[in-house]
Amino acid sequence: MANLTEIQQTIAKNDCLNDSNTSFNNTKNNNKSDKDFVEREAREQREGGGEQDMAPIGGNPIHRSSSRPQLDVSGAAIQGNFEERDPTILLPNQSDDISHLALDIGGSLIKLVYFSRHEDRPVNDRIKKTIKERLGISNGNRRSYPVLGGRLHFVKFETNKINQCLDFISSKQLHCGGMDAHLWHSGVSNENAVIKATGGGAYKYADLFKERLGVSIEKEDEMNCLVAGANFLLKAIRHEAFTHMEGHKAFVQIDQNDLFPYLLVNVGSGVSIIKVDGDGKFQRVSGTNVGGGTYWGLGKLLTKCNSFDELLELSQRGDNRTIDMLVGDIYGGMDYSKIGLSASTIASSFGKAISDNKDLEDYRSEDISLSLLRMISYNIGQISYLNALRFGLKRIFFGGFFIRGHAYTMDTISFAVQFWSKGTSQAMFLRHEGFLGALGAFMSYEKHGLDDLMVHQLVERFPMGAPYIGGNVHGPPLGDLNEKISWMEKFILKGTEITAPVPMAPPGTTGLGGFEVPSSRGGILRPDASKLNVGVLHLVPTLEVFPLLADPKMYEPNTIDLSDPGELEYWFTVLSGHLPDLVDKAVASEGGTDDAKRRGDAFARAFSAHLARLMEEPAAYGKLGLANLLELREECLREFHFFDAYRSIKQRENEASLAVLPDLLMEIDSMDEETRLLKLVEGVLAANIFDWGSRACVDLYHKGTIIEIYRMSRNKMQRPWRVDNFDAFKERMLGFGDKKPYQHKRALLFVDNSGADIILGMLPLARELLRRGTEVVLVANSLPALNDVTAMELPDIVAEAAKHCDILRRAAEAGGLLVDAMINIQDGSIDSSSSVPLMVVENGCGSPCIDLRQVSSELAAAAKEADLVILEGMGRSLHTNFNAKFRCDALKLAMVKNQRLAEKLIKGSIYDCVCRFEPAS
Ligand SMILES: Nc1ncnc2c1ncn2[C@@H]1O[C@H](COP(=O)(O)OP(=O)(O)O)[C@@H](O)[C@H]1O
Ligand SMILES: CC(C)(COP(=O)(O)O)[C@@H](O)C(=O)NCCC(=O)O
Ligand SMILES: [Mn+2]
Repeated sequence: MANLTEIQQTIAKNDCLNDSNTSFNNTKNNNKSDKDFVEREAREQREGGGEQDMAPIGGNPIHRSSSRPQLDVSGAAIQGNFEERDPTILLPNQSDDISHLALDIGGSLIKLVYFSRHEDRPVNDRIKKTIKERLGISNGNRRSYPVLGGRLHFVKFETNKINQCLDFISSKQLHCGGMDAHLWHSGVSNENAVIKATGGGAYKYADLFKERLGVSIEKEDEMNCLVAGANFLLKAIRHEAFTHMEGHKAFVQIDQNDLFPYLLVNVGSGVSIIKVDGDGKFQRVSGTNVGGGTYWGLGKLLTKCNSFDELLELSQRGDNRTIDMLVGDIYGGMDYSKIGLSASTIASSFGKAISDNKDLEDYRSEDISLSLLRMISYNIGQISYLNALRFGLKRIFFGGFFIRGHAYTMDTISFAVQFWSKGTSQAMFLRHEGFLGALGAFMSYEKHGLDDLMVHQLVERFPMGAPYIGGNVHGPPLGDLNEKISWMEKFILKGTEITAPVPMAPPGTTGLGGFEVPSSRGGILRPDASKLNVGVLHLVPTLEVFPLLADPKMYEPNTIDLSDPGELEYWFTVLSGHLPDLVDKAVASEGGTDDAKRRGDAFARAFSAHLARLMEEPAAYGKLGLANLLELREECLREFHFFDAYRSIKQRENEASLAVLPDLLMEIDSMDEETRLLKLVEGVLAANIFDWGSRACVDLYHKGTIIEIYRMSRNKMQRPWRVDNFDAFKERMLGFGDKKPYQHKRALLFVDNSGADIILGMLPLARELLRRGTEVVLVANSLPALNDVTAMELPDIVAEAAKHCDILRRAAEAGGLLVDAMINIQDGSIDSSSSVPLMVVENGCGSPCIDLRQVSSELAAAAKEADLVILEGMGRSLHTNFNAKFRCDALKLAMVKNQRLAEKLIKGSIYDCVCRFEPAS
């Protein structure tokens, strides 16, 4: 029997490659050793979207940024002969961790989609269990999830470097997926394993797969797969589709119920044009042999380029007028306006070469590349339009790796469709453009149960390496946090290179009915553009749409639109400005050690690089809102193992606030009901000043103690607040004239910050609701974000508060929040029916904002009985959800702690307050 360390070493040896979104190309040397390959892969990951390890966050079942599966080596034993080089290891306690792999082996590229699965380990603590019982969430009536959490990865290789692909699969043991769930095989392939594959290579390379990996290829029809992949993406991924016109990218939200029919144009080596009428209902109506292979093949011959990217990059600096024959060349510089052609319209691609009497060498490669790109893109756009016309289709989706997210290619295709259809058809592109076939093959597995994935269960994550470009650092794979930090340190120079925002080309016109130079021509093609602009899709099956949203389809969480360059620049500056202070806090939270300082630096670099990347290309990671930026910051902290940067601040503020709570409750209890309600709401607004995410507030904290600031804030409360629907709320609660008081059955209180905010603000309000017979559910973050209180911290806070207050104590007991009392409940010695319950649920988030399309299943279950929602704080009720409409009564309470936001949103000033009441709609 081997000891644990030996087993861990064996595992580490075989598992050195991190999960990644990687692309493998531009590799000059085709004949690399395994070692070189592994190094190269490591490098690619660092530069591109490589995903790195993250330690699990203790005891939390909601992992929005779920770590890769951690192996549970307890009880591990080596099977068979321990002397073997790669012995099989039995991990009896390891959860189901199966990878599913599917391939699309095309004429030019191999696309690989694989899923790494791991269990969302349920935290079975008593508090959670009791609350679930109170909320009526038993395993019986809760939806059972056939699929465990996991991640979907996208990788591509050049087909002529198929050995790299085989090495990759082998190094990650992807071909061993679907085997005995409890066996972790190292280096041993499964004779019976089958991999789904589509594309011509599924036939051509079947023997090679058998020979090298010992697996059989199960061939899937290519058109079937393309359609299945496109349908999956359009239904399951939010903002998968976008338009691209004159340099402007706009995400399109496709209504799942109004998707068909559409035209799918897959521009790979060749082009397939498919009319799609439904799931599995399609017809390949046309195609053209002039496609991506033509551009790359001809381009290679004519320019001697070594890679597709190089060719595309050349086009950026090209001027096609030196080669193309324009209308003006034929008409002596004149427009042919009678038929709507301007002088600059291309009359004949490459036509000038006939009369120029020049040799190939006399033309610039840049011009040749551009001329070729325009010829092919325009032709594809035109043929697509004709087919759309043939079948009366309005929407054309373009996929395939020829597009490659390249602005100029997309603009050209869009222009052609727009021009010929006179605006009646629209070209749309897909973020996962090249993976349609591979995804379709992936979907064809019968057993993984991923085919009914839903948009709210997928969270896309962009890891540390995502913003970086180029570089040739060689070295061992990134195995641990330390290496990740070293990588950041090495890449500081690359980082600074991209910190300078690249100005967007000014919007231009494509000219009178003709085809001039689209504006995005001057846009910069990132040298790493071949790296995928898609992240890892984290599957969190427990996420659900918040059931009380009035219209989930119309719901947009973000209030501020960051596609406005002014807004983006402002928030970019704000977040950059916060960084030094945040790093100090984070480092201090980890004891201020040298290790923590290094991690702090690496975090700052990684986050700055993400910000710079987004400044340069706001839609680089999909649709961008302020909530995404704030969440990205928290994700970056976690990536460098800062799990709770504000831990000690939260603790200090909690203690100070708990000390004054009894006095506050006494003061409140001496008031009549009406005054009490006002004072309570006022108290929430006043205590919302404790926000460590706001520069202005942090400056304020130097001016006094917590309690002094709280008092000052309360004293300054003056009605009317800038948004003041308090009277409407009061009338709803207490009645007025003919209107009877309304007693809510259950209130969901989305709480914000620790300290005074929760203890002196929200808890007293919760107490009032409890007193009125309303059940209260405190909804708090699953993971820390700034100084926000988390769901895990709340039971202790409530227990402390309950020591001073009978109402809270009885309600907390009834809600199963007090562990001691729960023992009594189980003994049957406490009458928990004497109070309505106070409960806590986690929201599924680790950010100061909340996207109500993706909340925890516990919250969704709690919401079903609720008839009042109270959203508190700037992040939850202003940056997000300010415009959200609910099916029940909603109260949005926040102090605005940012001058610009105050001006923009409520035409007010910093420290103004919002009390927005919206009765059920
Ligand atoms: N790194 C790359 N290497 C080769 N071709 C690329 C690359 N990136 C994009 N392309 C373009 O994508 C085309 C292949 O697209 P793809 O959708 O993968 O089709 P196929 O399945 O035919 O390989 C190539 O012909 C080329 O025009
Ligand atoms: C991050 C926050 C949304 C948190 O606010 P809260 O939800 O705690 O009220 C807020 O602090 C914020 O928008 N800060 C950045 C702006 C500034 O420094 O003014
Ligand atoms: Mn907060």
